[in-house]
Amino acid sequence: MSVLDEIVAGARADMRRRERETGLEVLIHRVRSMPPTRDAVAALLRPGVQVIAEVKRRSPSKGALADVPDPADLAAAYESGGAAAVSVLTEGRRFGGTQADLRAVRDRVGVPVLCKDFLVTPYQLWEARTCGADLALLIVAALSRGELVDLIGLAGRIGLTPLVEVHDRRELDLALSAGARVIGVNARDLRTLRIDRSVFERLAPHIPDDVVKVAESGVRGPDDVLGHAAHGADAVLVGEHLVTHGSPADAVASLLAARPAPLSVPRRVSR
Ligand SMILES: O=P(O)(O)OC[C@@H](O)[C@@H](O)c1c[nH]c2ccccc12
Repeated sequence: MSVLDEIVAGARADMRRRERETGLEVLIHRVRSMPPTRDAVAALLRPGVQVIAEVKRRSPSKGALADVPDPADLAAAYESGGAAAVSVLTEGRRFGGTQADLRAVRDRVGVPVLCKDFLVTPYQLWEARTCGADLALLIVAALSRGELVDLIGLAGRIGLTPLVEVHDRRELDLALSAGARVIGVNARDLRTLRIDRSVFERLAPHIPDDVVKVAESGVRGPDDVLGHAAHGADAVLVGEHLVTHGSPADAVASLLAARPAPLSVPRRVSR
């Protein structure tokens, strides 16, 4: 069993436990009285490469990364540093996150918030929406094609922007053919946990212009942001570098300060 299979199995088990307590109908009912989600695509397509800053306590590859006593404080610091969106890892077993983290962050910040988890069932998408998510991660390596198509469709119907994560050309083609409009290229192979920072530049030329491109994982500082921007990234998703930095607001600001002034007018992409 790969690390990914093991994490997905755990996430499914945790979900089943919650589902027994709170049925799907209850979640659907809650969503009806919730305000609309924030426009994540517009936030990511602001001129110049944007930063999605992640609230991350630990990871399977590195173990404990940072004490995060108050995820909302951390997210507020990210926002004040200029983050276009905040990602919250809600997976508990390997990443030490909770759905309460997501709720707390969404209540505090004004930017769109990503539910970063191993979302493989409709129930989990409804949950993410009730916790305040604006974006939801869908990892192609964890899903069949049919599941991916269904979850992208459901996400759209309930106002969530799916960030569809790929790591190689086959996954990218599958994501695009399934209708993904926001693609995350993960430098980390979730089966082996190895980082390969060249994956973004190899895949980016195969992503159509009207699809939002996010470079994920392994960003160590401004140079990596510049490198991804030069290859067409609209945004970078950064966790470890920011949570291990003494001042998260300054860390986000210095990633953004390194960017060249944007030359073009913002692109328009349908959500
Ligand atoms: O901490 P990093 O290397 O900056 O990476 C952040 C983010 O890309 C990473 O947490 C991530 C990308 N895809 C995922 C899928 C599940 C869990 C975590 C992730």
